[in-house]
Amino acid sequence: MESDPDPNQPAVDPAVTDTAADIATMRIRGAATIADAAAAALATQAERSTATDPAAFERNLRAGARELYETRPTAVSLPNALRYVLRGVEGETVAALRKSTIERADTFRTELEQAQSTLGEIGANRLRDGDVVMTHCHSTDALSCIEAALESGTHIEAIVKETRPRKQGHITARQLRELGVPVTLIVDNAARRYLDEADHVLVGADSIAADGSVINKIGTSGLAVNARERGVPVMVAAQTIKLHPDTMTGHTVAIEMRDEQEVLSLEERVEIESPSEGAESRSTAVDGNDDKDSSQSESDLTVENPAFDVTPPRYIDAIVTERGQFPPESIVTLMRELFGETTAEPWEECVCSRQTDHH
Ligand SMILES: O=C(COP(=O)(O)O)[C@H](O)[C@H](O)COP(=O)(O)O
Repeated sequence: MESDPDPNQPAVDPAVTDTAADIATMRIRGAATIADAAAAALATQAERSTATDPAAFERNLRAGARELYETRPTAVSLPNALRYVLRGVEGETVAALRKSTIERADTFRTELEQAQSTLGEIGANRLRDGDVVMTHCHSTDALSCIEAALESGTHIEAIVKETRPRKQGHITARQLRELGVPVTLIVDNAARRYLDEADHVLVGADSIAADGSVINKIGTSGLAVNARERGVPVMVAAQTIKLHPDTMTGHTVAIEMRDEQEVLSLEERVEIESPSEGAESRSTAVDGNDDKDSSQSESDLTVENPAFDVTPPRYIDAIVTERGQFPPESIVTLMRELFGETTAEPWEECVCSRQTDHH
């Protein structure tokens, strides 16, 4: 039997650390995909844990969950996925705990896929033959609605917003083209002009609050306000894993602030701040010269890069979930049904609370 090097030091498996890094750097991105990857990582942690006693195994698992949780703060699908898996962990031996963790993660991933396809069929009912859909960012839930519509023979065209600064619109455009959908790609600033040609705005969600507010990629709220002004209905495609339980007890959803270099490179910063310094200063800045870094921190040029924003429920026509379509104001009833009054952090659940009882 393998020995646990130090049961007091929870060992997070390198594969879990890699997944966490991929989520943080957005190689793995989008709320559903993040949830899927987190569940898979917990299964890996369980599979590879070298713990020899149940308490050490539980510490390993909890440490892995925490590392995954701390990557990005806005998509509630991440803590919801971790909580779902951890709640199903049971057994008196390491082998039993391992088996139940792996099975629970597998069940989660299967249900996630099923929910997305059910949601797609429901969302497709809102789309009519020949409709033009405007998208923002890249949402697998939103694309599932279009895919289901296409499968039932409905012709759909798309106006795809580029979505600065990370240009997730390019992913949407590529996947829609693979599905045979005619795509018009536009810069974000052109959205209002092209709303005249759209029959729907269709977006996903990272979190949905108890009052029906939708937290999604920055720019969603402006798009929704413009759509309302132009009379274009706004449809949010979001599996129930996007419902944010903490908002039932008055908590707000954290909006992730990302690195300024997604918006402005070091080189571009130098161009703005000291255009007369020319190429020499540009190259030192790009090389990461310490003096430049310290002058940057003293700079009065501030770049803000919020990754998400909040769209109030009054600008949203329907939230489409795998449990049906809801007006945003009624989503809280579904949340109560699904979550009860859950507010604990994912790693405080199940195995973790049992362990706390023992120590
Ligand atoms: O805002 C984004 C992605 O932001 P980022 O690129 O910063 O992760 C997506 O609209 C939601 O996550 C929904 O996606 P899905 O429907 O695939 O869960």
